[in-house]
Parts: sequence; C-alpha cells; structure tokens
Amino acid sequence: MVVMAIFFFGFIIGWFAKPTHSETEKQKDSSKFLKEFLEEMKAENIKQHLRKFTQLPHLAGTEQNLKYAEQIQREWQEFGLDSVDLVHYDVLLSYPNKTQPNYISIVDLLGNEIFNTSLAEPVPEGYEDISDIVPPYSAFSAKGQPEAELVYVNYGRTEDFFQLQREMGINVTGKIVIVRYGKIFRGNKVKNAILSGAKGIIMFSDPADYCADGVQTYPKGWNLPGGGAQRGNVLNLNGAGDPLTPGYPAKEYTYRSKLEEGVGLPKIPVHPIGYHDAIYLLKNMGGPIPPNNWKGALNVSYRIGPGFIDDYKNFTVRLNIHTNNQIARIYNVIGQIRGALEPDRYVILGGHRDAWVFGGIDPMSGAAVVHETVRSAGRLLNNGWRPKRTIIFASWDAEEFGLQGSTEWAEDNAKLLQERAVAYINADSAIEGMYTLRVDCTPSLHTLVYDITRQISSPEEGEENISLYESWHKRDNWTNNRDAPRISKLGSGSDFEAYFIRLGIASGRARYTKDKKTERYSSYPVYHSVYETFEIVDKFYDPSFRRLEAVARVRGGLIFSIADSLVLPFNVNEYANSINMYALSISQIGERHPEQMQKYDVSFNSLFSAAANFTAATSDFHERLQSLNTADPLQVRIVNDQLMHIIFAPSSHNKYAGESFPGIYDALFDIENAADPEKSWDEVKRQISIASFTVHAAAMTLASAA
Ligand SMILES: O=C(O)CC[C@H](NC(=O)C(O)(CC(=O)O)CC(=O)O)C(=O)O
Ligand SMILES: [Zn+2]
Ligand SMILES: [Zn+2]
Repeated sequence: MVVMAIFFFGFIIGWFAKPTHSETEKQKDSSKFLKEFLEEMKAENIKQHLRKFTQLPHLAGTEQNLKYAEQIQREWQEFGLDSVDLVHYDVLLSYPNKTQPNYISIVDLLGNEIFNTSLAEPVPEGYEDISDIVPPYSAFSAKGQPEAELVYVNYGRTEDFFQLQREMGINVTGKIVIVRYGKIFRGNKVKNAILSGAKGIIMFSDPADYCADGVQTYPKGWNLPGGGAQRGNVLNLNGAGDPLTPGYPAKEYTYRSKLEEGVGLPKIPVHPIGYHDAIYLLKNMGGPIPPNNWKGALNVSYRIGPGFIDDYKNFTVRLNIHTNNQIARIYNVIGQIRGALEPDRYVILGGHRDAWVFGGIDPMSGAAVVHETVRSAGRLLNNGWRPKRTIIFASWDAEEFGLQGSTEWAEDNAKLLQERAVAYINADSAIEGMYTLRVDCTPSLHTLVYDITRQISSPEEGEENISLYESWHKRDNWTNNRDAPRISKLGSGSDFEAYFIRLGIASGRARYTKDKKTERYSSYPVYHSVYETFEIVDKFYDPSFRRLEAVARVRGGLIFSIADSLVLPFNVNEYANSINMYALSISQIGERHPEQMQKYDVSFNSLFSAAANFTAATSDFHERLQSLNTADPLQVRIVNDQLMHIIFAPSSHNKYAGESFPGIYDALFDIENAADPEKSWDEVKRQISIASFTVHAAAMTLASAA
C-alpha cells in the first residue's frame, strides 16, 4: 500500500511540477496546427464529396437518407473521429399521397376542370431514370378541396395584408389567396392567410424574384425554369421541433399528442406552383390594379380580384390536396473528437443532410464542406494534434420538415448542452450566390470572424494574393456601422435555432452569397426545386469549388479556434456595442409616438441604464482578462464559463429575420392601430422591464466571481 501511495503522490507532484510547456509555445503550436488544418481542406475533395452525396433523392424519413447517414458514419470513422453514432427520433413528417396527386384546378359552374396545374417538374437532363422524386408540395398542408375566388396579396407579408384590408378594403374571408414566394419564410405567409380568414393559399415563384436579369433558365443558366416550383414546410413551430412532442425528445416512450393536435400545423390547404402555371391563374383575374410594387415580371396585370372576369367570370379555383402527415424515423449522425484539456466543453459544427430532392445546394454544398472539415480534422489527429475542448460534428435529419433532427437532439441533451456547449456553428447550404461571403452571428464572434477571414485567401479569380477578408470588405462594407465587412444578426430558419434561441449558445453561420443590394430573403432561383443538382454548382455557382473551399475554411477555422484556444475567443465589448445599438434603435421606434409615451408614462431609461451597466461590466471584465493568470487552470475556467452565456429571437413576421429585443418590438408593432392603446402601451412597459432585467442578468454573469 505504501509503495502505491508514494507512487501515486509522486505521480501527482510530477504532473504539476512538469515544466509547463510555456503558454506562448502552446499558442505557437496551435496556430501552426490551425494553418495545417485550413490548408488540408481542398476544393477538389469538396467537389468529390458533393458529387457523391447528390446522385440520389434523399428526403427525410426515406431509405436513401438512412443509407447516406450510414455512409457518412462509416467515412467519419475512417477519417479518425473518436466516436460516430447514429441517433434516431420518431417525428411527424408529411408526404404527398402517391395515388392521389396534389393539383390546383380552374373549374366552371358545373365543377368541370377547365385547367389543372402540373403534377411534377420536368426532370433535368441526366436524371430521367431516377425514381422517387417527390413532386412539389407544401409539407404539412391540410387536406381538402376548397373552392373559391382568388385574391392576390403580393408576398403575403403582414404589411401586404394590412394594405389589402386597410387601404383597398378587400376582405379575404372564405377566399383562396394567391401570393408570390420571397422576402419572408413561407410559414409566415400561411399564418397571415389563416389569420385573414382565407380557406386556401397558393404560393408561386415569380420571375421577378426567381429569375436574375440576363441569366438563362436551368440547364443553360442558373435561373428557375417555368415548370420549376419551390417545395417547403409551412409550419409555424416557434421552435417546437417535432409537432407531436414539443419540448421533449421524440423517443419511443415519449407521450405524443394526437396527429391533428400537433404544434404549428396549418388548418388550410396550401400548394406551391411555378410561373408557367401561375400565369393561367393570374391572367384572368379582375378587381383593382395593384400598386406598382405588387407587380412581378409576368405578362399579366396582377389584378387583385376577388375572382375572374370576361369569359372566365363564372369560373372559380379549387385546391385538391391529399397530403398525409405521418410519423417516420429520422437519423442524426453525431461524431466526436474528445477534448484533451476540457472534454466537458463542446464546440458543435452542425448541418443537415436531408434534401427535398438531390440537395445540390441545400444542404449538400454544406454537408460536403462538413465532410472535408472532418477529413482534415482526422488528419490532424493522426499528426498528434488534439483540441483542448471537445468538437462535435452533426449531420442533422429532417431540417426541411421544421429543424426536427437538430431540435430533437437539443431537447434530448438540453441539460448537458446548457452547461457544456460553448458555441454552435451552422453548416447548411454553403453557397447561395457567387458574389461574396455572408456571415450572420452573435456579436461576440465578430472579432474572431475577421481574424479567421484574414488568414484565408480570396477564392475569386485574380484575387489570389488578397485575403478573403479584403475581398469581402471591398464587396460588402458595413458602411453605416464601421469600416469592416458587414456581419448580420442571426435569424432562424435553419438548425442553429434550438442552440441559439432556446439554449442561448453563442452561434454563427457563414456561406457564399449574392450581391446584398438585391433582396436577401428570396434565396436563389432554383431553391428547393429538382434543379438543385451537382451540375448547377459545378457549372455555375462554383466551377473551381474555391468558394466552397473558402467557406469550409471559415466554418472550420471558427470551430478550430473556439475548440483550441485557452481563453474563449469571444469579444464581450462587441456585445456591449450591439446591446447599446439595439437599445437605441428600439427606443426610436417607441419615440415615433411621443404623445402616447407621455400619456402612458412609457420610458426606455431602465433599458438604457441596464445597457450602460452591461457596458461597464464588459469593459471591467475585459480589463481583468488582460491580467488573467493563464497558467492557473481554475482562473481560466472561471473566465471561460463567464464568456459562455448570452441573449435574441426570430422575428414574428419573418422566421428568417433576426430581431433584437423581440418582445419590445412585437409590443410596439402596429401600436398606432391598437384596439386598446392603454393595454398595448402597458405591454410595452412590461416588455421593457423584462429586457432590462435580462441585460442586468447578463452583466452580473460577467462581474468578477469573487
Ligand atoms: O422550418 C424551418 O425553420 C426552415 C426550414 C427550411 N430552411 C431552409 O430551406 C434554409 O435553411 C433557409 C435559410 O436559412 O436560408 C435553406 C438554407 O439554409 O440553405 C425552409 O426555409 O423551408
Ligand atoms: Zn437547408
Ligand atoms: Zn432548405
């Protein structure tokens, strides 16, 4: 026993007395390894990964998507990860009825079908013999065959319905509305239609939003062909994940509500069509001529209705929707590299695998980037590197059906993630345009994003000797805020939602994008259509695959830096700047109503003083950071734990957009038309106090621990 004890204590003393490899030495190693990590990622490999995983349709819940999950698991194991597991959940999905296809009809007085919309998109060349291409449909649409007159409501945004009802005096109760895709998440359009009393909604892709000027339609160019249509779910989940098990993981034993009581399911039938079909529905409509900004690029008058005119005046429109909601098994692939120093601190890189059809852009351009990142990390592990913190790689399932795989895993691991996850980087589509980089992230990551992009060379022709940072700065300068490349707020609409909004984990996303001067929420022309193929990336979006290589280096560089840094590379002063900016801008919305604020005694002072308190706390924290004894692991741990936690939410009018102080914003929204002004302004006061407390609480976490 004595020998053992001596040995044991000898070991312990030995361990602490061991000449600590000086911090600067370690730092040098880390940046050497970072360089190796980034350089190991190759455009040619990303091209091969993309080709490999986009040959077959792989919709969530299908056999092929499980096959790809197993293949990714095998290859990540071969790359050298410490562990790779398949984690399954049984969630509510939604598929068209194969024997009763969905379509829309123009019917005459006797119900005869005068015109029917198409049942499928023309298949792109080279894919003629592929079976099981799911036809365009709105996932989770209600079943039904409502028949009514059409009313056109532009993009179906809140402001469009306001304009229709308040300025044009048109009521859509009992009508079928037809809106164009674009600007906002389609689920919000459907919610607005339901709230306005419509009994069906049709969404179409207008060339004004889905065909860039001077570009040909696929396969000659990257524009959406007239027979193409945009698939997509039309849920309003508010973060619930699986509609039947909100807040809890959808395991075999989990209690499920009845199918029809699921969270966020639309109560009316919904269907998407392309512009070749839309012309037939729009060209015979009567009613007022719309304002100019409601007009798309089709050769029709975009009259608002209700109903048709001339020889069509006795005709109506009928939706024929037979889509079934059903429970199906989905599979996440979860890979890990165990941290050498703090294995209980997680950095997550997560992107989905499920696609509407081939997923050439969404999501496989992102999945191919993840694949190359894992391969490069595996190479480094082989060369003796190991990150200080644990890195988790996730291939999510059923993102297209409402962020289900990522949300269920977040619910399943909520306790662990709340305490251990330090950052989440999203890895959905890695490209949506050929212009420059797009980064949306929490303010504390701004500085790190700029540092990383300075170490990556620009992927653009003729820019070989300038950095991605400089190329990005030149093309998208954040003029009104600072002289640096623009970084936007995170919204939602992809798999970071549960991690950022529900668990409050510092999050970010990066991809190559189009020129910001154009609309940012109408995504890219062939989005969610069968034309999202390997070829559209190879021929048009990134022929050299250097853009995807650059995005891989941005996403990989963020993961590496956060996982391998001694002190977490988060800049809390950036956070303070943003909080002050957001407080000012939300107060300016309130100040538009000075007399009401006077009358109901509304003030933003508590929010401003909370923001000032937070600013003091962050600069004080930053001071202490400068004199931190980095050789003392406990001091480092205390500081890192303080850096881990933050506060945001998706806009209530557009899931894709991020809103700062959403509670106050929603309380102030349209307050000039409030039915009960006193009650509405009271809610504004309540929301201001909630926001003020939240900011004070954030300041307290940064106060010195002792
Ligand atoms: O259900 C949701 O919240 C969004 C699911 C699904 N999301 C997407 O298609 C996207 O994430 C939307 C987006 O974030 O741009 C595509 C992408 O990231 O490349 C959708 O919008 O239909
Ligand atoms: Zn996606
Ligand atoms: Zn998508």
